[in-house]
Amino acid sequence: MTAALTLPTAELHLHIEGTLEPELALKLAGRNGVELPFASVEELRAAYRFTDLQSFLDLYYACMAVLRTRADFRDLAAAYLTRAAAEGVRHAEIFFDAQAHTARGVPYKDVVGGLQDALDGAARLGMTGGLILCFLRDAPVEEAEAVWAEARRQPEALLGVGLDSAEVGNPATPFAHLYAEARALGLHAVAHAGEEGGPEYVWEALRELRAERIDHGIRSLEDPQLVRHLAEHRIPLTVCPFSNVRLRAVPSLAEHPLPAMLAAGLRVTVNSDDPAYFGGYAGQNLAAVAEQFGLDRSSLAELARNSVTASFAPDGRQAELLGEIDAWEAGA
Ligand code: HPA
Ligand SMILES: [Zn+2]
Repeated sequence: MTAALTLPTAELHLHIEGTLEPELALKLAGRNGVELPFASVEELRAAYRFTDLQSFLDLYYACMAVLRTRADFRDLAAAYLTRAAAEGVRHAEIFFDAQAHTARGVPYKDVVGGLQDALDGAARLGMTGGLILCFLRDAPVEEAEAVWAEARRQPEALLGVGLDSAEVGNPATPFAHLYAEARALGLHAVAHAGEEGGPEYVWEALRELRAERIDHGIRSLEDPQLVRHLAEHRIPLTVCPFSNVRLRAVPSLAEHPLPAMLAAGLRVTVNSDDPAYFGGYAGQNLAAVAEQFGLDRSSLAELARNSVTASFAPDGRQAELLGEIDAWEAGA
C-alpha cells in the first residue's frame, strides 16, 4: 500500500452527498421507492463523465434524491466515515447541502440528525469531526435564508457555514448577512471560490464573507497580489486534485497547480470533494499527487500538518493528530 494511504490526516473539503456510491444509491432508491434513471451500478458509473462543474452538479443533485430519511443520512455518512478511516482520515469536517434536501420535503432535522448519528458512531473509529452547512450560491438567497432560520436555532450542531454549487455568475455577496449571523453565533466561515471562477471570486469570499478557509482556490495563482495576501494571512486552501481533473478545471493531474501553490508559500491541504464521483477518497488523492509530483515523506507530512492546523478541531485534538503525523513521518 502506498504510504500516503496511511498518513493520518484531516479531511476539510468533503460533500457528504458526494460520497454516495452507486451501490448505496441503488439500494436507497429501492428502499425508498425512488426512481433513478439508472438500472444498474454499471449504468450509473458510466454517467460519471463530466465536462465541467455544472455537468457534475446535474448528476449529483439527481442522485441525492434517493436520500429521504434520517436513517439514509446516517447510513451515507457511516459508510463514508468507515471508508475514510481506512485511508488515514482522523478528523472530517463534512459539508452538507441542506437546501437540496429541504427543497424535496426532507426535514432539516432529519438531515442533521442522521449525519450526527453517524459522527457519534465514528468515535469508535477514533475519528472526530463536525458538520458545515453549505448555502447553494446558484439558488435564490431566500432559500438559504429559510434553511438558515432553522439551522440557527441549533447552532451547536454545526462547526460552520459554507458556500457551494455553481460558482461563475453567482456572487457570494448576497449571502454576506447570513455569514455575519453565523459568525455572531460563534460558527466558522468557509466558502468555495476560485474553482472555475477567477481570483475575484476568492477576493469576494474573503472580503464579503470573511471566509477563514477557501475551498479550492486553485485560480488564486492568476493574481500575484492575492497570492501575497493568502500567504501573508496564512489562509488555508482546501485543494481537491481528482475533482479539478474530473471537472476539467485543470487539463490533467500533471498540470495541476499544487506544486506551484506550495512553492508560492500557500497553505495547501489535499482533499477529496466528491470522492464517489471523482475516483478516490482523501488518501488516494494524496497518493496520486505524491506519485505525480514526487513528494517525499516529509512533504506529505507537511500537507497533513496543514490539514490539521487548518481544521476547526480543538487545540488538544490538533496536538494529538500532529503527534500521529510526526510518528508517521518517523516511519513508526
Ligand atoms: N464545487 C461546487 N459545488 C459543489 C462541489 C464543487 O466541487 N461539489 C459539490 N458541490
Ligand atoms: Zn467542493
